[in-house]
Amino acid sequence: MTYVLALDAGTTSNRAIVFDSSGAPLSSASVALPQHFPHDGWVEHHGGDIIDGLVDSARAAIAEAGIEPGQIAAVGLTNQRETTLVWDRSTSEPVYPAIVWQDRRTAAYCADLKAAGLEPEFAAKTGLLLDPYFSGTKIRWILDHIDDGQGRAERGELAFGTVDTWVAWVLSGGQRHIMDASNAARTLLFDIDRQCWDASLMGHLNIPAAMLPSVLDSAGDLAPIQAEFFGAPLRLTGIAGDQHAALIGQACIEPGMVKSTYGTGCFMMVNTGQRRLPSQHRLLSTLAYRLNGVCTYALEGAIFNVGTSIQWLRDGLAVLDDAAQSQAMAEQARDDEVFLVPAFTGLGAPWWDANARGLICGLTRDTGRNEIVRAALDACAYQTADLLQAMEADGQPCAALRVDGGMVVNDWLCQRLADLCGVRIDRPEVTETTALGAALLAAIGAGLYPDLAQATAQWSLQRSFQSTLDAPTRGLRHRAWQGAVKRALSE
Ligand SMILES: Nc1ncnc2c1ncn2[C@@H]1O[C@H](COP(=O)(O)OP(=O)(O)O)[C@@H](O)[C@H]1O
Ligand SMILES: O=P(O)(O)OC[C@H](O)CO
Repeated sequence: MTYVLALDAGTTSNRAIVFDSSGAPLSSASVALPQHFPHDGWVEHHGGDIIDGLVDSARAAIAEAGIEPGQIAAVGLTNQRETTLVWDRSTSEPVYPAIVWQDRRTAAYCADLKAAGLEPEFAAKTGLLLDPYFSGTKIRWILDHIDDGQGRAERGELAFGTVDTWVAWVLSGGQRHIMDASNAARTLLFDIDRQCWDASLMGHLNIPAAMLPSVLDSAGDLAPIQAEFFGAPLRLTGIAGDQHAALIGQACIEPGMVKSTYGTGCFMMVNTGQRRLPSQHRLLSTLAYRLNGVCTYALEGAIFNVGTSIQWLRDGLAVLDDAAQSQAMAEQARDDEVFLVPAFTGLGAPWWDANARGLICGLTRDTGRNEIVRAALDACAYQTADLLQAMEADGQPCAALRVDGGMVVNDWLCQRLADLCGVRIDRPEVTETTALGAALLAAIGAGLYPDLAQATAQWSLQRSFQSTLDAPTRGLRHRAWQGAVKRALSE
């Protein structure tokens, strides 16, 4: 019997899941990832914590599965995207903490680049916008804030990577400086049509080629893993950014299929096939995955905060004891017009306002904790509706939305998604789709499956939720929500 190990380096935790050869999860373990907020709008992780969390959770999952490390035929890696690390090649020590995707410190720099008229070129080549979310401006910031950063980078002493690159570097004992194409697509430096680092974009940000990794397919013989980590020498054979892996884990491999993942943030992706569709409505046009050199593209809506609201209500305001309680509280809440706009780190798609600030509005004297919790869950559904509206306007209507992520165990939220978005919500049996997608890629990379169609054939539905709200009421609610968002915008 052979097994596949999936390593999932997420924003709030590092996880590992052992899958059997049919794609069924056997065991899992996770380690919370410490978050650092050194200044307003800054979010950092420590590179060493990411490695420790992944290694500890993988060892625990392997032990719980009761298997020998040598029975692991393939390892897949999936990761929080855009988060930026720079390390010294000779010591493998990060020169600065990882600047997390949510971090807004480069907002003013992005505004300067936009004012210089550069956004159209970045958008045309990368499919992205000039927002602090993406890696490019974060690399620039690090080089500007360490001793001789530019010089060391130009001399080839420093290496840049997203989290996949960092993990592959460490697990391979510094033998591989690689990034899969889906992660490269989030850096602001990679031309997703030509599939190469773009010299002109690198020039605009003054980023030296010497610090950039080699870009590889999402599956294949990607890197060796040293025996010291998991007890046997293993091979990393699949890598994808977490939302790209979730698209695969949800078996959204045909054009027009849509998934939405609800964790820290919410990320909706529609598969657009081999056709790259530029967005006219402030969505991202991105690379879904690259297999055997063939690119599959996607349109993506990225919302920065959904689960964060629940965490904030629990840890910041002590309104909740645990996240699961949100369901019962929302069920008991009055159907008030209370809105919570979770612009904790600005707003992503389709608003893209790095300086927006969160708000709660529509309060009356009898608004209570239940109504605030309900408003936090409602915000997930309204933000999803914003994305669906933009996708439809871009010519990608959605009939059914496959949902996953830590929040979708919440039935009330799933029903609310159906009601406020007016689409069928499909929840799969395996909601750990991110890890599953990484495992499937790894299995393809190791030759256990011939192609994506066979690898994803096991997807199965756990439950569907149909809308019970009439269209006029839905429209009224959505417009009221958009009114609340306008109050949160910075200008
Ligand atoms: N029953 C629940 N109802 C609503 N939110 C939940 C529930 N359980 C977990 N969450 C939220 O889901 C998020 C965790 O999802 P997860 O997919 O693990 O996140 P990530 O991959 O971004 O680290 C947390 O923000 C948590 O507050
Ligand atoms: O860690 P997650 O699941 O919130 O995902 C983070 C995204 O990849 C950021 O783009």
